[in-house]
Amino acid sequence: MVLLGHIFKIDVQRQIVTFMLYGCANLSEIFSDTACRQLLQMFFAIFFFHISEFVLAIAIHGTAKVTVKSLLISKHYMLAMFFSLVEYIIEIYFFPGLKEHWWISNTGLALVVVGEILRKLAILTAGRAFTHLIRTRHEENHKLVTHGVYRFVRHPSYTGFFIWSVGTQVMLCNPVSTVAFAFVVWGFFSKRIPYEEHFLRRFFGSEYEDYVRRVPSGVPFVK
Ligand SMILES: C[S@@+](CC[C@H](N)C(=O)[O-])C[C@H]1O[C@@H](n2cnc3c(N)ncnc32)[C@H](O)[C@@H]1O
Repeated sequence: MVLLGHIFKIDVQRQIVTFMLYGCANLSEIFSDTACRQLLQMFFAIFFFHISEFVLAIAIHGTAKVTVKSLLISKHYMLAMFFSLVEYIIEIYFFPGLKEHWWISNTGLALVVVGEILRKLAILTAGRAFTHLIRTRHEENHKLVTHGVYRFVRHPSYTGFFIWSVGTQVMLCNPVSTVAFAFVVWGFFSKRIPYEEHFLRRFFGSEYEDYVRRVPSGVPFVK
């Protein structure tokens, strides 16, 4: 019995060592040029997005009114990003060819850039009217913004974020996270927009109703 246990232990140890050696050999897949480029692009996209949100919030509202919440990093967001990295590592390990579709990855990179530009244009256009927390009370200096990018869609910063977030996953050639991000981000905005607009209708009345009639929301299937 003792001998059997000993043999079993040795066998398990051998399997672990084999797995580690095999894994090390395949580390070259994980740290291939493709992975280095795609992961670096991803980290830069995330870093730039959050730092620029924070810096713009300070520039527009002043340090006294801005907290770390303006970095826009929530627990759910971190979980989603972590899941997408896990998907990436699993896929590059088992299906490295999947990550070599450069036209897909570059399309994702283009979406990231377009989404980022649209979001930042929205923030710059709305200026003080743009708050990360939805206003529930009308402030005197809060005017309805309908010019610039707000002429084309009512929620350009949400359109921008939608494009940016799905773009990060297309850039990583992550099929599961691309679909999951699209559903989750869409679900989030499909609830946030009616809530935000409930207050905008209260603040601006018929002026806002008229704006809604003329301009689409900018998020697919959200009126
Ligand atoms: C995070 S910002 C998002 C703005 C807008 N939904 C967008 O996607 O660009 C939320 C704040 O913007 C304000 N807001 C939204 N649309 C606005 C508009 N057209 N004019 C002025 N303020 C607006 C809301 O009152 C809310 O406090």
